[in-house]
Amino acid sequence: MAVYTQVSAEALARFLAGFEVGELVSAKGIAEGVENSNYLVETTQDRFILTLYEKRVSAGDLPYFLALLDHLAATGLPVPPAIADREGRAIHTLEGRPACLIRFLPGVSLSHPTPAQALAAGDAMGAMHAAVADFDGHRDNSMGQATWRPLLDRCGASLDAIAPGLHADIAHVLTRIEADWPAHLDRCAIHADLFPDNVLMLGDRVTGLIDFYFACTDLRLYDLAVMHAAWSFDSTGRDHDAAVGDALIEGYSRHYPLTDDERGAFATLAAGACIRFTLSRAWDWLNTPADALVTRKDPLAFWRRLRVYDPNLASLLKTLA
Ligand SMILES: Nc1ncnc2c1ncn2[C@@H]1O[C@H](COP(=O)(O)OP(=O)(O)O)[C@@H](O)[C@H]1O
Ligand SMILES: N[C@@H](CCOP(=O)(O)O)C(=O)O
Repeated sequence: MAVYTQVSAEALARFLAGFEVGELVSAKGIAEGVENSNYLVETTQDRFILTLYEKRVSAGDLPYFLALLDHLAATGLPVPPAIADREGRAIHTLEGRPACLIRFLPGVSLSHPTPAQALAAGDAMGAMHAAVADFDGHRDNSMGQATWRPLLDRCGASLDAIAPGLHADIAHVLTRIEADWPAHLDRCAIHADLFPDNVLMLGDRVTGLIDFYFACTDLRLYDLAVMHAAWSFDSTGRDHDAAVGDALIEGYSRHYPLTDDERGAFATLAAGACIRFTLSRAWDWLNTPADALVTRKDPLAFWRRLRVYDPNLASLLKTLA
């Protein structure tokens, strides 16, 4: 679960008193998510999400994230803006953490998306990229391609405790990705973490795109590659559902049809996404105390996806052969 910071009922009632949102009725910690503490808050007027920012989200980046959410919400996309208090402030401090009260969106996140749902989600990502064409905020990708080698070095030989030979294998794949990385492709504001759990749906309709706390300026197609890697495999990374992956690309292509150059670069971008999530999960795996109240995610689930994106290279690796 992800509630790192406990918020007392008294502190929450005092916090809500600063907003025009009615009085506190109930608050429940939300189990999903790994990065931040989230509460579902019900007031006499409405439901909200209270987020306390932890771990990788730095308070200095919040103005960028909130500006992006406001921009996307203003274009009609189902993105939850932060609520401003009576003095117009959206960023607060609660129990010592940076905190925002966020609009609640309906919908559920899917564990096993169908191709029809993937089509709608790919379309939503395309619409999001089209909507940021006139967004002028900028944020470097704090988990972007240039950060993977330093993160690999920080994880170091401990990676071999996850799987013998993993450090050398990641170094090997990373060398290939660094050489082939298509840095010349289009850039824009991207979500960078649009996993199924960050898309709310009702049936085949997208009702929410959430969790923009890795959003940044980076390669537009890398966003789709992250989504492809996240959506079109089972949770172990062993089974690939090509129909779901194809549907994502088809939905996205309604806004941005892939060029031949982009099609040629896609596997490298997706392999990069595999490295990115293998490394961040491995770091968390190695650095989260076993008794922490959060479920650590399996780093190898993303590593195994390389068998689809680069089968020849994967067959040469000790950890994947
Ligand atoms: N605006 C929202 N509307 C409805 N539910 C939300 C909203 N934001 C977050 N949630 C719920 O909270 C969960 C965790 O949120 P998320 O932002 O993914 O957390 P984390 O940043 O820790 O990964 C989501 O899976 C969803 O169930
Ligand atoms: N999607 C990442 C972890 C980031 O957590 P989120 O709950 O904010 O999406 C992963 O699965 O490794």
